[in-house]
Amino acid sequence: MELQAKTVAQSRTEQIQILMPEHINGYSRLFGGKLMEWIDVVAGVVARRHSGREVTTAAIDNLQFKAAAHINSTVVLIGRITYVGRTSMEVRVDAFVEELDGRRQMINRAYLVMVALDEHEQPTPVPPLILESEEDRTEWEAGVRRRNLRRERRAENY
Ligand SMILES: CCCCCCCCCCCCCCCC(=O)SCCNC(=O)CCNC(=O)[C@H](O)C(C)(C)COP(=O)(O)OP(=O)(O)OC[C@H]1O[C@@H](n2cnc3c(N)ncnc32)[C@H](O)[C@@H]1OP(=O)(O)O
Repeated sequence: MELQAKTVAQSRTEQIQILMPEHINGYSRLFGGKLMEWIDVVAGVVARRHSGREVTTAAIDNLQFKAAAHINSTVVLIGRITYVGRTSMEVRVDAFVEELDGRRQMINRAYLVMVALDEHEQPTPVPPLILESEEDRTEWEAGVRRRNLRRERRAENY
């Protein structure tokens, strides 16, 4: 059965947090492991929405901490699908601190590869992606390059 193509917007996912004491490390900053957990959840929801399947994280190959976040900050995570293969989906998750006046400072960008699973927990095909905007097309082309780099690294057991 042919899978129906979806747009990037159809799976876009946003999560908001206000930083509480339990999110903070011994250095009074947002604990990176907690942020990684949130990023993984957002990417998982994007991939579920695109594929309509259960999904698993296959790889997180680009995770850049650009700035710190402190207690009581509003943290916004935005996940969007950037590339799809046969059974895998690449998802970009951007994390921002949002000021009271609405300005946003990016604190993290991550790319994750999520794989759709069937009832037997085996990889299963995902719907094609409809590229509507210039940003969608630019991300797709970069996604192809990142997929090729990942293949090279896997071939070298890196
Ligand atoms: C106070 C609080 C403290 C908290 C502090 C904790 C910190 C919190 C950290 C959170 C950080 C979250 C990160 C953890 C997130 C998990 O939870 S990871 C654990 C869950 N993930 C798993 O268990 C996955 C285990 N792996 C697998 O099940 C299998 O390897 C997979 C991914 C299903 C792939 O199966 P396979 O037999 O290799 O299938 P194969 O047909 O070869 O590949 C299928 C597709 O996957 C792609 N693929 C497979 N492997 C890879 C790879 N390594 N790279 C890229 N693509 C791949 C293939 O290219 C293929 O793509 P398509 O060409 O079809 O599009």
